[in-house]
Amino acid sequence: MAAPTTAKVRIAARLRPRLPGEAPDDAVHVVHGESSCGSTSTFSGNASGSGENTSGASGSYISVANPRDASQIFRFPITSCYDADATQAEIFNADVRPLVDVARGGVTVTIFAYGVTSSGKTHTMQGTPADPGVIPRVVQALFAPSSQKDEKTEVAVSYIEIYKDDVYDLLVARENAPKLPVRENDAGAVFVAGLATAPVGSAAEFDKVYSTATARRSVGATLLNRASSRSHAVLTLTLRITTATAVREGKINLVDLAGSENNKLTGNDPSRMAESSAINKSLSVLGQVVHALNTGASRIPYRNAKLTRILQDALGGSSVGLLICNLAPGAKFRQDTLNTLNFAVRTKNIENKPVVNEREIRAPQPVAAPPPKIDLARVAVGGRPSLVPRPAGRSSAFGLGTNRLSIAGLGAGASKEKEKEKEKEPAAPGLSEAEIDARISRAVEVEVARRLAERERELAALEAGSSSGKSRSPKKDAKVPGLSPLLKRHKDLDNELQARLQELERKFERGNKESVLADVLSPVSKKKTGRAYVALARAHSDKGDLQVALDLYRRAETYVPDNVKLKERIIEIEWAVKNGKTFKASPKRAKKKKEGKGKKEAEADGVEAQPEAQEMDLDERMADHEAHHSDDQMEVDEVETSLTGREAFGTELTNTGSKRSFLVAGGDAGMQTPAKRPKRAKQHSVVVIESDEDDEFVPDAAPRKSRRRIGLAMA
Ligand SMILES: Nc1ncnc2c1ncn2[C@@H]1O[C@H](COP(=O)(O)OP(=O)(O)OP(=O)(O)O)[C@@H](O)[C@H]1O
Repeated sequence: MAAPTTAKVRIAARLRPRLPGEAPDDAVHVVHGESSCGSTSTFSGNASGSGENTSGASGSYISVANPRDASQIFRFPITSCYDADATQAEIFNADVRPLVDVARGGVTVTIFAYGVTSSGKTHTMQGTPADPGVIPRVVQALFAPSSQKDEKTEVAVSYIEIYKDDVYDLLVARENAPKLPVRENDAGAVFVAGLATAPVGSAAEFDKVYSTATARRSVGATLLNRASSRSHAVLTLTLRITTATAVREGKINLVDLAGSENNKLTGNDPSRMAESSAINKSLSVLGQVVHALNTGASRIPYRNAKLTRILQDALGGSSVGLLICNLAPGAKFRQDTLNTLNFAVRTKNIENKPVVNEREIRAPQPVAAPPPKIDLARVAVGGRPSLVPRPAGRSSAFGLGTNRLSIAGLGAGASKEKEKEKEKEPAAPGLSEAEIDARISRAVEVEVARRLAERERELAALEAGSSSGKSRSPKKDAKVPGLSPLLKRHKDLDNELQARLQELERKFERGNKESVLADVLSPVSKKKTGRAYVALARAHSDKGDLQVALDLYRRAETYVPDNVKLKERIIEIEWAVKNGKTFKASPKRAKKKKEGKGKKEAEADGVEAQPEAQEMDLDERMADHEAHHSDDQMEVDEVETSLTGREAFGTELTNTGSKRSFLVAGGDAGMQTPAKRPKRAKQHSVVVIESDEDDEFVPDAAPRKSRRRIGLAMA
């Protein structure tokens, strides 16, 4: 099945029936259009993916009376809408089943249930044994005898919950389940590191795994729901479909979001309140992400919550998405119903670009001799070698495009015997898994040989350019008697991979520590923290302490990931460190007091009065920016960084007019803190920041004051 080039997020809305004890409410209605809502909508899977997303194309809508003025009726056109009588089967057949086929075609599909607490999200996704919801029905469909008999389907499951913005593996007993980090691989795919994956061979096997895992989910009683989910749950089904000619890998993410809560109504105690605020915060970030995508913002705040990071692919990424908005009847939920429907209407404008994850299988070529063994776990199909470690027995839940299609990958978590059996199993008629691996090895070899040759050429060129002629050529070292050039290259490859892996590990660790901080800081504080690190880095770079400077510049990057000049600086210093060179930052701009002087006068002061010098040095500009922003309300008061590892962050942040701006370098007595610059006229600072120099720091999208209303129409 061809994947659509773009597909808007599909929206469904479901009004749950009144529960015993709830007062009758006539304010929310599902109005079906000409074609009955929920029974005729289909997923076209075409290039635009749009037909079904044209608001109200079916003429269906949800009408809600304004809680403040009942004479006003808001109407929300939504193609798939379900009233209180709709059955689980109806929803599944109309909106979900078509997406199962899309996933079988090698695409990632994400279905999430959204709505206020007790609106029926868990009922929709999970259901009950007597009335199963989306999840068990999807699994039934996957294991139903396929209409395409020549396909082999393998399914693996992983299951996480995001509880108070921490990720836990629900397949692992809670006492053995540490918080898991969310990471990004080389290809930019987000994944949960160290997540367990369980292969399931039948619906019954799945039920066993799923019910054990679901029992671990954080659930608690509130006044609005006796069994309220206190976490977001994401179940991922990874599909590996093998046909005679191709192997496809699709994914289905089934997301049961925690519901937004009004603490006054839920009657939450302090521990519930903490959960509640984490839930509301993550949902608010979800709203911000949707808003940013809708307004075409340059920065989408995915990183502000684990939930949005993990759902990144479903929101403006390469996944096909379905959002099921659950609505609860009743006056007390009215405002939430309006919020949910507004969210729905905004979300349906989000466009994804689904990608088909498919690999062709060709007839095997005779293999004369097995090529030298490469660690195939590190090799990504169709791309460069993946350097992200894939621990045995575990695999990532998210990420598209570069996942290796290996039975071993799917079978992670299976017993060793099962793994062995699977390894022996042919991946497709005519081509065994070992042969596929051999082919990948050869492809990697060719690529590595090419890169090594390139590197040797570069070294030779460097050597030729060296005037002393004394430097030893690594090329000469390469001539190891008894080793063929190919084997020698593999040796180099291993070293290279090792070094790269270690570097990545360091980066991940550093990234985790920093991202925790980055997550909690406001955009202004992030910029200031970034600047503080840059200033510190600059001081070390001036002292010639390049490795430390590099580390600090990288930390700065965590806070200001979009800063191009900073990235350039990092590359320059990396190069200098790697090649044992000294690094000299571009000269600082002439001081302000010199600006009024004529050229000659300035030269006499030892300052080059060249126009180019108007461009400030990176660190200067950042510091300058800070000094000029006298009306920034928040400021990094103190950055205490010990070069021996001790770190303390003064992230807070004064709201008073008297602000300190200094850095303290703990553990480095010799290091002076940059003195605070005198404040300049505000007008000038605006010029500096808003001039083309402003690309030094691309500020985070400022929170918008005005709210855009889309699709809200008076009936
Ligand atoms: N369509 C429905 N038919 C019958 N009962 C329903 C339906 N939807 C929800 N319910 C019932 O409403 C109650 C609340 O539903 P549920 O727990 O699924 O809400 P939720 O949105 O997941 O809440 P929370 O966010 O607090 O976890 C449950 O008792 C559930 O059985």
